[in-house]
Amino acid sequence: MTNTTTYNIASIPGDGIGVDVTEAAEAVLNKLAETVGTFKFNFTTFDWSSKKYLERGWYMPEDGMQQLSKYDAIFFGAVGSPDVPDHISLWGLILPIRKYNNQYVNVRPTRILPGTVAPLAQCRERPQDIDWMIIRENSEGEYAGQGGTTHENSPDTIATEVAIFTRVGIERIMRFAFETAKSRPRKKLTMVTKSNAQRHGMVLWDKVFHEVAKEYEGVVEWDKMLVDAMTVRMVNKPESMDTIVATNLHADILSDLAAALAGSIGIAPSANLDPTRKYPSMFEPIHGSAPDIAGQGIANPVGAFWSAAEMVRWVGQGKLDKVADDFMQAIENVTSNPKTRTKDMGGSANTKETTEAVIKQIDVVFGKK
Ligand SMILES: NC(=O)C1=CN([C@@H]2O[C@H](COP(=O)(O)OP(=O)(O)OC[C@H]3O[C@@H](n4cnc5c(N)ncnc54)[C@H](O)[C@@H]3O)[C@@H](O)[C@H]2O)C=CC1
Ligand SMILES: CC(=O)C(=O)O
Ligand SMILES: [K+]
Ligand SMILES: [Mn+2]
Repeated sequence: MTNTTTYNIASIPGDGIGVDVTEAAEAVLNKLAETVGTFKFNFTTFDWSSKKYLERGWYMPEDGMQQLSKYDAIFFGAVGSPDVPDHISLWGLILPIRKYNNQYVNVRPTRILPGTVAPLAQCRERPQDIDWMIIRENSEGEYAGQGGTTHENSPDTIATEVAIFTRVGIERIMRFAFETAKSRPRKKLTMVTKSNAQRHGMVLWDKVFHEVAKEYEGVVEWDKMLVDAMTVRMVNKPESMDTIVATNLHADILSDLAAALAGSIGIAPSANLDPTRKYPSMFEPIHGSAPDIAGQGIANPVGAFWSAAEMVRWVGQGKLDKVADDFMQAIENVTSNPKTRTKDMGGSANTKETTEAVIKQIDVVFGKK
C-alpha cells in the first residue's frame, strides 16, 4: 500500500459567486486527488458569510482564528453583499484572516490562458507578452486599517485613512519579490511606488528596495515605476515586465488591470502566503462576490481552479509541482475550447459545465483515459 497524505483544508465560500466557485474548486481538487492517488483533501466548510452576519451579527466566531490554525491551508471564495457595507464585510472576514495569519505576501500570477480573448491587439498575436508575477504587500500599507472619523454627521466631518509602512514590512516583501524574480527565467523585477507625491512611506519603500537590491546585484535586473505611469506601461509595453512588486492598494488595482489585460477577471488567481509557514496560507480567486451575476450559475470557476493549483503547489512543498503543472494543463485544455469556457471568456458554458470539463480533462492529462 502506498502512503496517502491528507491535506486538511478550511473552506470559506463566503458570498455570491464565491459559493459557486468554491464548490467547483472542491469538486475538481477531489477529482485530482482521487486520480493521482498519493494524497487527498479533507475539506471543512465554514459558513462565515454576509447572510450569516445579517442573521447573527458576526462573520467569524471569537475563536475563529484558532479554528483556522489547525488547517494546512484555507480556500476562500469571496466576501461582499449589497446588504452589508463593503468595509464591514471585508473587515469582518478576509482582511483579518490575512493579517492575523501573517499572510504578508499576496502572489498574483498573470498569464494569457489559451482561448482567451485578450483586449490588446499585440497580445492576440503574442499571448506570451503577458507573463507577470505580481507581488502585493498584503499586511500593511493603505489597508492597515488605521484612522478614524470625528465630527460625524456634520458639515465638518473629518476622516483619516492612515497608510502604515514599516521597515520590517517593506524589507520582507522586497526580499520575497527578489527571490521570486530570481526563480523565474527572466530574472527581472519592476518596483512600483508613488514616491513623488507621497513623501514619507513611499520614500521609505524606495529606500529599503535599494538596500535589498544590492544583495541581488548581477543576479536580478530591476527597474522602478510610478504607479500612474505603470498603468500605461502595462498596456503599451506588457512584454517589458516580469515580476512586479507594489503596495497593498497599488497592487490590488494593478492586478485587476492585469486580469483584464489577460482576458478576464474570472481567471485570475491569488495566494495569500505566510512564507514562514507558521500560519495557514489562503488561496482565492482575485475577484469579488460579483453580485451582478450571483445566483445565475455562470461564474467563471477558472480563477478558483488556478488558485487551487497554487494551493496544491504550496501544501506539496516541492513534491506536487508536477501535479500542479498538469492540473493547470487540464484547466488550459478546457479554456482552449469555446464550448467549455464561460461567457466572460467568449464561450457558452456555465460554471457546472466548465467544472465537469476540467474533471474530464484531469483523466486525459493524467493518462487515466
Ligand atoms: N477578496 C474578496 O473577497 C473580494 C471581495 N470583493 C467584494 O465583492 C463585491 C463585488 O465587488 P466588485 O467591485 O463588483 O468586483 P467583482 O470582482 O466581484 O466583480 C467585478 C465584475 O467582474 C465580473 N466577475 C468577477 N468575477 C467573475 C467570474 N468569476 N466570472 C465572471 N465574471 C466575473 C462581475 O460580474 C463584475 O461585473 C464587493 O462587496 C466587494 O467588496 C471585491 C474584491 C475582492
Ligand atoms: C479586497 C480586494 O479587492 C482584493 O483583495 O483584491
Ligand atoms: K476572492
Ligand atoms: Mn481586488
